[in-house]
Amino acid sequence: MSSKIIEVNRLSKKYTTVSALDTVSFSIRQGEVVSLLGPNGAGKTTILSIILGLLTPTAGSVRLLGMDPRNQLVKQRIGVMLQETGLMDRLTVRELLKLFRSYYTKPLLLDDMIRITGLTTKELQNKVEYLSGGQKRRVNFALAVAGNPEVLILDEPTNGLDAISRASFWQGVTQLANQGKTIIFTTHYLHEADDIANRIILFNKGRVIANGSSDEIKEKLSKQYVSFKINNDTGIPQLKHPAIIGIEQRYDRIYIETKDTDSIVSYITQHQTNTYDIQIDKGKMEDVFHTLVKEGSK
Ligand SMILES: Nc1ncnc2c1ncn2[C@@H]1O[C@H](COP(=O)(O)OP(=O)(O)OP(=O)(O)O)[C@@H](O)[C@H]1O
Repeated sequence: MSSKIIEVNRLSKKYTTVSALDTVSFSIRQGEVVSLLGPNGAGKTTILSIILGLLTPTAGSVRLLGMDPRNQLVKQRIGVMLQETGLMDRLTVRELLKLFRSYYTKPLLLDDMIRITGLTTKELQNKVEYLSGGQKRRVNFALAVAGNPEVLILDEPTNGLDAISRASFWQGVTQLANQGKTIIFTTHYLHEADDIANRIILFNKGRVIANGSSDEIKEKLSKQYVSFKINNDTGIPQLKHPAIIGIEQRYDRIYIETKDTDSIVSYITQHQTNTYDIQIDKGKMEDVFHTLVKEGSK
């Protein structure tokens, strides 16, 4: 069994009047790619800050690589991308990358930093102060990997990136994941968590409300439907099958809610011959997110 890289044990954080985290526990193993999801104010940045030793918890404990996160030995082995970071404006990107490499005893090759983050020759020659917001995010990513870290912690890394830059960013992250690095990231783009993470930890109001693979979470918590249209629109048909949870009509389409889409498709094709355009909807991360957040806020 691979070793625990992060252990969060009954962690709470109170700011003066706000309870930002309430007895949160989870652990992350070596090689996992984990996304922390949750609405604004759920506590994601607070937990990342505590994991990084930047913030002291009110109660509970955190181990990062088996050590106190404030231990200097930890810093050599992790890479971090935070939401707001100042860069040294007067340097060129290449100079900045070289500077950051010099902070580490076993840095990544400069060429690898450039390859993974997709920085172009022109961008490398540019002074940091002239970079666009999106280019600065890519430079931040390059700096995060400078020490060839075992663990990467990324707080909303794709915020402000266009679709092409986002795709290229995740390509870089996937390369690192394939090398066995442990990666923890937050995002507001749910499909990024769905596509990239092996595990999702869902937060709301400072609590963990779900923890599992994207498929596990969707299977357990989202609604699945078989939908179809009917020739001569005869309204909702009389259907009887033990796997039917509910039937409703939305515009010209009939939706059957079920946990067993295969059986329902086979039942419909045999018993309701005037149907066409049958579709299966296995549930979306968005639905899970909305349902859980609604339940969590009751
Ligand atoms: N320094 C602070 N002082 C007081 N309250 C704070 C402070 N930092 C965060 N909070 C509060 O703690 C809660 C959790 O904030 P946090 O930034 O961790 O959420 P988040 O999930 O990262 O949100 P977002 O998705 O908007 O970045 C919020 O209610 C926030 O207002």
